[in-house]
Amino acid sequence: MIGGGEAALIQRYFHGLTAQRDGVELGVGDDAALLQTETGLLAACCDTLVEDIHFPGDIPPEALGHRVLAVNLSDLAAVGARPAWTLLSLTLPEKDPQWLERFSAGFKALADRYGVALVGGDTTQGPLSVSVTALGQVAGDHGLRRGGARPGDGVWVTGTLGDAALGLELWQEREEATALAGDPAYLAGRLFRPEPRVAAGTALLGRASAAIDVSDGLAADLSRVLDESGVGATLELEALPRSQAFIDEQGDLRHLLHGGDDYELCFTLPAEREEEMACLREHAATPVTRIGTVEETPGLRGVDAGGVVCALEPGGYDHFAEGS
Ligand SMILES: Nc1ncnc2c1ncn2[C@@H]1O[C@H](COP(=O)(O)OP(=O)(O)OP(=O)(O)O)[C@@H](O)[C@H]1O
Ligand SMILES: Cc1ncc(C[n+]2csc(CCOP(=O)(O)O)c2C)c(N)n1
Ligand SMILES: [Mg+2]
Repeated sequence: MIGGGEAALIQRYFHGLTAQRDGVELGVGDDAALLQTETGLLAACCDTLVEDIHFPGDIPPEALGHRVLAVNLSDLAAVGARPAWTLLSLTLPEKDPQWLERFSAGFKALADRYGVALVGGDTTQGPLSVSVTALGQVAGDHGLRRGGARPGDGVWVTGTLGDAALGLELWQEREEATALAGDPAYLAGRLFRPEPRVAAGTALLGRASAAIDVSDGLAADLSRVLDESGVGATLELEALPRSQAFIDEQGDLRHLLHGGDDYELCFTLPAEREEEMACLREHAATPVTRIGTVEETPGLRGVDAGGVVCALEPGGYDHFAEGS
């Protein structure tokens, strides 16, 4: 089972815990819930970042403010929602006005770019942890979801993969308190300041057959789509999109497939819609790459440049994996 620990825990204790209620178009198990309201579909999600688990303690505070909102806007993008409102929950070890000034500036800059209003939250003292609830609106009657991939669809991904995982390694290996420059700075920027794929998410509505945001790693997150859809896929490993900095810093398949923290969208697309991807590239200014094909045979496989096929482990980040 993918993400045996974390996913099994949620399944065992929280999936179906409460009574059913009308109006839940999509509930526990996808990137965001979709709720029917009189004015259309409301998307809701929440994501927490904990010091030393989700970010190193020496992350610049502006970056943390950006990141905690960005990872939530990424979950909204994965269901095709336009972000609208947010609530911010802070657990802080101390009241540090300078830190708060910088954190809130980073949060505001991203919120303002997407017209997101901060409408509430909570503030407590304790070990550093920041949490956002994000709400957005979906145009039309259906959002994107994980469960719709069909054999013959292409597997696609926005942007490039592996940058953030490599960036974290370079950040942690650097001489203490030295600033990074060049490629390592670019890669650390991809970790600290992910750009949520909001325009791509809304553009994929009505086009993609399934979607997810890549937070735990491509192999783990794509496997969730495949399992939910009852299908499998083969990835062309040479086609996985890499940034120049990633190539120059010698990132490898492990970062691309299992690193996580990418916050790109992975989606499946019926073959007849492939030429519509030009609109994402042009109007949503989003690079998109076809990286594989959905197949009937369950499981995830990779094919290398020489045509050799191998099974790929879903393995990605799991908070409660065996041995963790
Ligand atoms: N304690 C909980 N109670 C109810 N539902 C939960 C709980 N924890 C997680 N979920 C739900 O389980 C699903 C998986 O949660 P998870 O946090 O792994 O989200 P994700 O979108 O897969 O990952 P990410 O947040 O990194 O993008 C989501 O639908 C989430 O809303
Ligand atoms: C200090 C530090 N160590 C490790 C990582 C890697 N990491 C942590 S959680 C996660 C998956 C997404 O989290 P979630 O599933 O909770 O949304 C990943 C890839 C990091 N970002 N910072
Ligand atoms: Mg997600």
